This record gives sequence, structure tokens and C-alpha cells, in this order.
Amino acid sequence: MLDGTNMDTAASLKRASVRFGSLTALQDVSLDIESGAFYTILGPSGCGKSTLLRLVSDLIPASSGEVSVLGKTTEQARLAREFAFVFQDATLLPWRSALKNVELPLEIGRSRGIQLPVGTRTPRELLELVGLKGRENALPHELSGGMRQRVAIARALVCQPKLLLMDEPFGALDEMTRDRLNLQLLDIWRETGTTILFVTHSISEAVFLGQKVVMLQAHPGRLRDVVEIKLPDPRTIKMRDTPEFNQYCGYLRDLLETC
Ligand SMILES: Nc1ncnc2c1ncn2[C@@H]1O[C@H](COP(=O)(O)OP(=O)(O)OP(=O)(O)O)[C@@H](O)[C@H]1O
Repeated sequence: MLDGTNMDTAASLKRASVRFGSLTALQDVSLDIESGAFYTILGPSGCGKSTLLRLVSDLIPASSGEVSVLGKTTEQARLAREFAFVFQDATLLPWRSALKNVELPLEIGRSRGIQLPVGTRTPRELLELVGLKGRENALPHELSGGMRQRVAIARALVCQPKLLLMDEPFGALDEMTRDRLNLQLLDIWRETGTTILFVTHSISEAVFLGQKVVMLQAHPGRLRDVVEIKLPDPRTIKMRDTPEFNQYCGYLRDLLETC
């Protein structure tokens, strides 16, 4: 356990910076991610949104400052399977069925002798949770883009992560599919109680999903603001037509223009 970390904090960054050679991708970012909350991350292209997720998930080290996940170092948290990552591309193994893809992290864990948490949901149940009951045996090429992404979400949930890191997971999908998956993701979030950090380019998606929107600014990437979204829960698609929703979007749009 690291000193000075609060267990109500899923992840904590203290003056964290990431440099790639002479380029500073993130500079002095300090941020506490509240356990169980849904955070969306917005900012102009190249401001370090993906870098922030990669830093938290131990894919890249901090050049300076500190990063912890659930009171552990990012490496300890990765080894303990405390978090899972969902990318824009579903990255499924093409020769394995949907079910076999979801089972993969469990198989890898077993083969390495890693003690995994006893899941309350089996891979089959997770596929049902993401609305893919009956498609367990389908191969990735037999599924639509939205379905493949749902398999990737089920796979990410199989080790019961306390933190789910999502990098534009619905960016490549059409609007209707994205709406459906947004609603489904909110259901999953409520049911599992997992903390979510979700990168998006869409202001409306950020407001719709997020309890808090983290706004980053570019050159160098820095934390600009954390905006609390006080819309009633559960969120509904119709809510996007309300003046309140549009006020948040307008506020964030203005803020983004100055980032
Ligand atoms: N491995 C790397 N090596 C060198 N530079 C990198 C590396 N990864 C990211 N960068 C640079 O760091 C900066 C932040 O990149 P990052 O991908 O985090 O931005 P982003 O906000 O996610 O961008 P976008 O919205 O366009 O996806 C960019 O200038 C990028 O070119």
C-alpha cells in the first residue's frame, strides 16, 4: 500500500508527467479518481487523453510524479488484475469464438498460475449482460462492429476489474449503435459498481455518460478542469433534448475552444 492514498480513490495522479524525448505529452497532472464513479475525458487531439489511460494502466511509466491505482503502484495493480482496458478496436482473436475470447484472460491467468478473483459472473453470463446471448459460438467476423465491441467489454469484465479504462470504445460505430451501447454501458456500470475512465471526442457522449468530465488541454497536455455533470440518473436518450443537457454541452464546447 502506498502512503497517503485513500481507498475511496480508484486512481490517483500526483504531479504526473509523461515525456517522449523532447515532447511533453502530459505535464504535472494531479487528479483523484473517485471509486465507483464514471469519468469521461475530453480534450483536443494530441492533448494526452490516451497517454493518461496508458499511464494509469502501466503501459507507459511516469517520467516524474506519482500514479497509484487502488493504493497500489500501477504495476502491482496490473499484476493483480485491478483494471482492464477496452480499445477503439475490439482486438479479438479472429479464430476464437465470442465465448472463447471472453474466456481468454482467465485461461492466461490460469496458465501463469495467477490467482484470479472468483467471478460472480461466468463468461457466458457476461455475454448475456452485454446482450449477446445466443451468439456465444460466433466468430468475430460473423459479428457486427458493435457486437465485437460488446465482446471486448465482456472480456474486460471477466476478471472483475475495479477500474475499467476505455479509449474511444465506440468511436468507430454508427450513431444508433453508439447510443445503444452507451445505455448498455451505463447499465453495466451501475450493476458492477466498477469505476470507469472513458476517453471520447464527442462532447455529447461525454456529458451523457459522465458524472464528471475531465477536460485536458494541449501543448503540453495538462488538466484544465473537472466538470461535474449533475443530470438525473438513470440517464435517458431523451435527456439529450433538455436545456440542462445542452447547457453542459455548450459550456464544454466553449471550454474546449480555449484548450
Ligand atoms: N509512444 C509515443 N512516442 C512519442 N510520442 C507519443 C507517443 N505516444 C503519444 N505521443 C505523443 O503524445 C501526445 C499525446 O498523444 P495522445 O495519443 O495521448 O493524445 P490524444 O489526446 O489521445 O489524441 P487523439 O485525441 O488525437 O487521439 C501526442 O503529441 C502524441 O504524438
